[in-house]
Amino acid sequence: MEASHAPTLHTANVSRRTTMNRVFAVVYAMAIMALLYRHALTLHLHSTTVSSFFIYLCLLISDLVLAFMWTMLQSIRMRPVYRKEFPENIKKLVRESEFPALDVFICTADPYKEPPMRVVNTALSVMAYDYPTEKVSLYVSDDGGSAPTLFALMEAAKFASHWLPFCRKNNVAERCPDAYFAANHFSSSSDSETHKIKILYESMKVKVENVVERGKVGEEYIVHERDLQAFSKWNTPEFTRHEHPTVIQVILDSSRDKDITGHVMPNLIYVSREKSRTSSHHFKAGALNVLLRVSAAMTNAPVVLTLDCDMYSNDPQTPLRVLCYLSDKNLRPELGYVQFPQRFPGINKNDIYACEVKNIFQITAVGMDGLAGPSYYGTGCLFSRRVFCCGPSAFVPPEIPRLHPESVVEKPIQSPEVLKLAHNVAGYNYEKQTHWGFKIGMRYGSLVEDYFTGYRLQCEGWNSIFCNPERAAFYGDAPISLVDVLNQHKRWAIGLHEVALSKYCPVTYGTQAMGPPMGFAYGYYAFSSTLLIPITVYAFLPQLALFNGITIFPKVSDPWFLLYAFLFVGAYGQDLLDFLVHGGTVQRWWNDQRMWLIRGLSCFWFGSTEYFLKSLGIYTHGFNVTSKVLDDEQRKRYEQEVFEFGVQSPMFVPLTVAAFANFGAFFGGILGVFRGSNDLEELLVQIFIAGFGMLNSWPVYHGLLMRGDKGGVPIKITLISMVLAFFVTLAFSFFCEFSLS
Ligand SMILES: O=c1ccn([C@@H]2O[C@H](COP(=O)(O)OP(=O)(O)O[C@H]3O[C@H](CO)[C@@H](O)[C@H](O)[C@H]3O)[C@@H](O)[C@H]2O)c(=O)[nH]1
Ligand SMILES: [Mn+2]
Repeated sequence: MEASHAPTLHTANVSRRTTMNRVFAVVYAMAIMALLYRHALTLHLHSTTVSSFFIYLCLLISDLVLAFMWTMLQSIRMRPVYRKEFPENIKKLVRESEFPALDVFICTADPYKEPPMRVVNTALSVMAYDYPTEKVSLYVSDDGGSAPTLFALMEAAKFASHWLPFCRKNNVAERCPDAYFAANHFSSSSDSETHKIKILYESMKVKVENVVERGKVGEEYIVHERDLQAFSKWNTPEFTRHEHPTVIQVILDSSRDKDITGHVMPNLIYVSREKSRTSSHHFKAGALNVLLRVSAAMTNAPVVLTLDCDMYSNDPQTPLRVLCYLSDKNLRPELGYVQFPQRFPGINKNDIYACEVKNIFQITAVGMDGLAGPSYYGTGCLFSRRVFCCGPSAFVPPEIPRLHPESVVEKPIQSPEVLKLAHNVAGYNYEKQTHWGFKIGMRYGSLVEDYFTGYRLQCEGWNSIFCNPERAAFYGDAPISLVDVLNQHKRWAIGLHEVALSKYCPVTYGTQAMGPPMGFAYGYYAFSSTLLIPITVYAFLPQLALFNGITIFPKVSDPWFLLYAFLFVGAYGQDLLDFLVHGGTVQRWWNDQRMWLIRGLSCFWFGSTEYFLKSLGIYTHGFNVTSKVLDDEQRKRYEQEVFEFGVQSPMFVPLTVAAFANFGAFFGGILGVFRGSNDLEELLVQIFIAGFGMLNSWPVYHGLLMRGDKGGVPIKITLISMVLAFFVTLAFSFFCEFSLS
């Protein structure tokens, strides 16, 4: 009766580090002021030559960028919040018949980079949610337009009729079959039921992989007339992945299909939107908008879950957990979405490529959760469908009343009217002259459509929640080779540029719409590529100066030295602390900061360049899908925690040049000290920086020395880098000599 007796659905605790963070921010800010003052002094008093002016100016600009980024980063340290949910209580408060229906979207784009068995496992893990089955609908978007993917899903549907009752009956925790069978639940003592289901799974897998390998669905695999009709669409030569009509196939219909125990099955719908070479499809954002409309036409559930094909559900209770927030009307009236972190079980022990991306998926997430809520991470996010129709108090209806978020679908999903509308809204011409991608739906204009969409939704006034249960709600795949990681980050860098330099720049537009803390939190990521300036300057300038015996930092006995030491140790120490508090290890943190430097020298440069080439109309970039195929040999090297260079990527060049430069400067500088031409006290800071650079370049040295191995630095990259390192050093020496005389 009284609200106070109601069982708790969720709690939130503000971090105990909040006060400490704020005090430290004030102290650190003062140190930054002092540093800028010193820069002004040096530039004024000591830049007597062109070269020294150039050096001090570079250092000043670098430190200004660092100070700017530091300022924005503070927003996420002001009020981190940790939440907990109690899904066991939800059924005490909300009757099961009142649970909202759930539409799940799964995106896939390429059957060779994203094996259909991976998609199948994701789909099965969600179909087996502990949630009223008739309320769950799955929509798989296939941008690869691939018949084998459709085939795989049809096979998955058959397998599901065994798998879902099996999970229910045995209360299986891992509902992703691959994860379940890999977890070694049964060795010798495996009972016959488990054994049978495993055989069923294996035979499906063999069939699907066979079809994928052949690239088409052989007639021997098609049993039903209905399936024959579906696959006949691929039988025309005009059907290619870039040019084809819409394919919508209802694989499971909950009003009709039952599992082997007679229980209903969820809806399962395959969607491959219409494609044409002449119009733009907006990559994943476009795919999701098609799913938003197709699902509105067919089921129009008020809650929508978006997943990438490589993110399977690891916890069948997840929808109940989300209901704890969605059903609490007092929490945040403008609650738009609940985001889960991306977690990756396959990363190696010390996470050499920092694929955990802890800074984004955990530290920033709890930081923003204490403000207006986290950004959208593209996958593992449950939305209220209403958010896609503009702000909480500024409703922009979709152009067709039947797509209205509150409209109720009364016709069965396979009725001609419903199918006709679904096909209509999946066409590439449909969005012309509509608000899709600009005012409603997922937002276009950035390769990080997730970040951009979350940002725009929050600017419109929606709030979000970060939900980070102990048992991961979703598990995904992270890239396991360096070039894949760098390409992924390069794509993100391009996408972030597209936001930073648009009229929606978080620092201007965002701070106006949401206030400075949220604007800065988004701004930190939007402007992350500017870090290429300080990272590059600190990777080369002190080293080149050291090589030439030029002192550019205060000597150890100078009181200013303490300021530098404090700034360095303070920033690194706080970063380490944040990392450890969120379950990291020192080793992982070291690798994370190393990847940050590596990205600064590669992804940020190449991403920025590609962005500018594109804005000049010289070059177009697309969404380069990350490969999820796991090569055994590669995985073995990855497990040994050895960096994988192997391919001739230009992004390795700056890393290799930096490795040479730091090596040369470090030993050159020390040699100078022994010879007596260098003063140790004056050059200690630079020797330290070069040493630090060398420590961070360790994987590159290793890659240079094991060139025989497939993962070594290719000889061409080595030679180019050597020549470059040589010329840069020479040019710098000339520059100094020339301007001194
Ligand atoms: O034209 C496209 C391109 C991609 N995708 C899908 O987008 C997803 C993400 O692609 P992936 O190559 O795995 O990119 P990641 O870098 O791993 O993804 C991160 O970054 C993306 C933005 O760049 C977000 O969309 C993702 O959710 C986020 O996990 C995959 O399911 C793809 O199938 C499409 O559906 N259509
Ligand atoms: Mn991915």
